[in-house]
Amino acid sequence: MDLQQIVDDTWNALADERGCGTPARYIPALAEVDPTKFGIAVATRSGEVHCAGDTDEPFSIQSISKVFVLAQALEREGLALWDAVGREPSGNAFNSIVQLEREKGIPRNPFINSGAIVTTDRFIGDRGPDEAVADLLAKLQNMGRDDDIGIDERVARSESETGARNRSLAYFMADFGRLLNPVEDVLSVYFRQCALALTCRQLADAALFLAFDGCDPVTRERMCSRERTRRINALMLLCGHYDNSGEFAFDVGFPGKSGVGGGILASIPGRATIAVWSPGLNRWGTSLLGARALAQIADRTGWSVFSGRLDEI
Ligand SMILES: NC(=O)CC[C@H](N)C(=O)O
Repeated sequence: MDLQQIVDDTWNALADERGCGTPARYIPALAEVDPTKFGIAVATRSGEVHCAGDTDEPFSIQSISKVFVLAQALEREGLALWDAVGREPSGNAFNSIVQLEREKGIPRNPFINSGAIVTTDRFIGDRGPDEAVADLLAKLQNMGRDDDIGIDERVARSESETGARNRSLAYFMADFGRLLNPVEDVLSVYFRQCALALTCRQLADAALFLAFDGCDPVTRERMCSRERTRRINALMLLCGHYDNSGEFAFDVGFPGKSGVGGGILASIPGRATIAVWSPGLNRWGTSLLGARALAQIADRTGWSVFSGRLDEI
């Protein structure tokens, strides 16, 4: 299979649709990004990354960071994390508050905002917020084998200044006694993790452990246990796109995580990771062109986790 050809063909087939969808405007700094950006990067076991389009320009990974923070929180807390957050799709928007009251401040899963805020709280543990952020950044730089990975402080500030909804979620959970750290400390880490800026190439590279049983296939360094990695992939498939997760599984069939910066990270266990970026979103906050690109790659490669190829058995 000529992966570079598949990446090029997919980019070319969709290039005329650049700019489709609606970029997130509720975080003012995101509204300034050029909506015609479009990049595809596919990283494989050897560490080779096949790229097309805008794959070397950093963008705000937003909720994709929830995958990395979940992996790190599980490494710190182990199974106890699941007392604080569930593992079921929510069927609601990423920033919804409705289930929280009925379910006594325990969020449905770690990928909706409330669940990510709790996960961030456990990731911080008994450290200060700045130490936790420095640790997360160092882990990502290590996973991506790239010290250039950083945080866009302007985006973090912009999100904090307009973060009334996330503050509501966090204070609501604090009222149920669900957070261990002061609310503003937790939010300061949450806003900075959402503002992590990576290129498609760096993102696909840093996430390779998800597709290879928790190990960086290039250095063989273990990032996450095999069992946890398998379960993170399961959660990505079921909850990675909020109330659009069913549609994404139906059309694409890869565990994936979207972010309102227009990025989508996909993990194809045993094969590759894919990062796509196009800022225009569908109504559920998933990149419109990014999801189309992943659907085409799934078709061209036959890599959907729901496909079985007789000739490979
Ligand atoms: N889906 C997303 O990417 C949402 C993340 C965004 N930072 C928020 O909290 O609203």
